[in-house]
Amino acid sequence: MAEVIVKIINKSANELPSYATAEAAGMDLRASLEAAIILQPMERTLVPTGLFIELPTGYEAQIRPRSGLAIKQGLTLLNTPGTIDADYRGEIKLIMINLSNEPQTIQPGDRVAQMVVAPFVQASLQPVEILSDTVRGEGGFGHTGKS
Ligand SMILES: O=c1ccn([C@H]2C[C@H](O)[C@@H](COP(=O)(O)OP(=O)(O)OP(=O)(O)O)O2)c(=O)[nH]1
Ligand SMILES: [Mg+2]
Repeated sequence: MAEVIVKIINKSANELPSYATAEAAGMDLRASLEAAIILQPMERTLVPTGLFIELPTGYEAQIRPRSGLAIKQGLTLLNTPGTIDADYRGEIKLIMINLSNEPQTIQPGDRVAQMVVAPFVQASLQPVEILSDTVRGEGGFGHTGKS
């Protein structure tokens, strides 16, 4: 379990985010709002979460949509998965977009996204002229077919 230091200044719900079930990958994030916001079709907005975190070195946080909101209301994150860098000390904010044909409301304290903490590696790039041969070679974008 990775330990994450957290500061919370949520305008609508001061409880820490938590995992909804024993083995959930993501903890739900709540909208930190003083009043409800209405998103028109195709409108996007930055939703504050009131959360400020300090990740351990070598970890990132991925901000992902919630499937229920996506299927029921067309509400999702424009930049999914959002990346929270380990050295970021600002407030975690959500770039939410309404992809439905109806206006959609986000209430203060609603659980509107989820955060997955994950390890990553930084790459050191080694420039060369020729890459090694493989069976795939340059094939991609569906070249192995569908069935
Ligand atoms: O959904 C998101 C994505 C990013 N961030 C914050 C944390 C992250 O560490 C920082 C930068 O994000 P990113 O690297 O994706 O954005 P950028 O456009 O490359 O900005 P920068 O030049 O600041 O890196 O913004 C959020 O709060 N929410
Ligand atoms: Mg960046």
